[in-house]
Amino acid sequence: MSPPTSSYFAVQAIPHAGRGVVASRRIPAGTVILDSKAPAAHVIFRQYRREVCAHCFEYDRGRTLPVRDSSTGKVFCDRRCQGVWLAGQGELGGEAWEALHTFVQANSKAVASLGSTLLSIANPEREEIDRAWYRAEKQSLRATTTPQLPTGTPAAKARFPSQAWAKHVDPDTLGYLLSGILCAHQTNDRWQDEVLCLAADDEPYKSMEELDAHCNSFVQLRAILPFDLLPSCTTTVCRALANAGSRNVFGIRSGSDGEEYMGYAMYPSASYFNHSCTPGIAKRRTGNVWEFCTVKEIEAGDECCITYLGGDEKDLTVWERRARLDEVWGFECMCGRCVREAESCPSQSLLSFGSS
Ligand SMILES: C[S@@+](CC[C@H](N)C(=O)[O-])C[C@H]1O[C@@H](n2cnc3c(N)ncnc32)[C@H](O)[C@@H]1O
Repeated sequence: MSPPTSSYFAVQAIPHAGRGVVASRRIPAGTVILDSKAPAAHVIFRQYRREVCAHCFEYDRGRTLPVRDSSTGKVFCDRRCQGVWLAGQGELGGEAWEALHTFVQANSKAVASLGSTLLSIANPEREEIDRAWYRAEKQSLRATTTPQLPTGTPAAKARFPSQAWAKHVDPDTLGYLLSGILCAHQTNDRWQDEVLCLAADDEPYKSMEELDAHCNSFVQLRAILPFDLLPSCTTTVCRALANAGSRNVFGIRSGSDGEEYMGYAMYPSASYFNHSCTPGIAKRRTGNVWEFCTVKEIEAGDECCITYLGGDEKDLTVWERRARLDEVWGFECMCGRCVREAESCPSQSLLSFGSS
């Protein structure tokens, strides 16, 4: 299990923040210290499916992109992007996306995204999660052994377990899991190395509905994916995608203003940067890859941090920053600035943090 290595930095233990990226030498401002490579799993939300290039994540102010692959439902800015995407998926990947597209279309009445569902408030706990995945595993065994239905039934329906038929189809969860399953299948040992050693959350689902969507999507994928892909479509892979995803995904946002939240992606090599409210590293997305660049000179031994707050941190108080990071990321910020500012007004911590 290996974090990334570089001549600029090493991944090391950081007090109160797990591991982090520490400069191995002095790094001048303006140096690119990491290029994330393509994501190990990602999803473009269904509502953006005609507007965001499946390869380079290009978004043209909501316009429908010109090249559409009718068998997979993916859109591209041009033929080059389509060609690169198809080559990256390989024959098996192409078949898998086609099966998913057919399945979602054949069951369009059951399509619901978590965003449009009224969610329960409680986060499911570990035992509940284990039980749900155990049930899903059993259900998936029935799904793959269900006899073929008469000719004329769409292939995607034929191997689907009848008792799960009425359940929701969530294209966003299905797409995220399938992209990760394909990456696991294509890179096997490297995927294990990279994804399984990320900081993981044992209780990653924010609601019962989200847990159900993941378990249900797993059963559906087991039922519809090409047979050769099934060894990588396992509860281990799907649970790792949720557990690591909870702490390590980057939002895919529109270019100039960043206002459209179009999906999210997991980049294992870029997942060791901790947050700081005075970050020394800026990140910039070019296509489907992130670059990480120093914004000031960094001394050997200094931690290289990015911001998880997208620039808002400048104008917020320590209590507002901590409340926001806790709400979205589930941790209390222990960066130098927060620790200093919290120490200088400790009584406010109880007042503001408790009431947020
Ligand atoms: C993307 S991971 C960063 C790498 C992680 N520290 C590790 O050990 O793999 C995000 C997690 O790191 C921790 N973290 C990041 N920034 C932090 C900070 N400023 N204070 C405390 N914990 C932080 C939190 O647990 C957060 O969920």
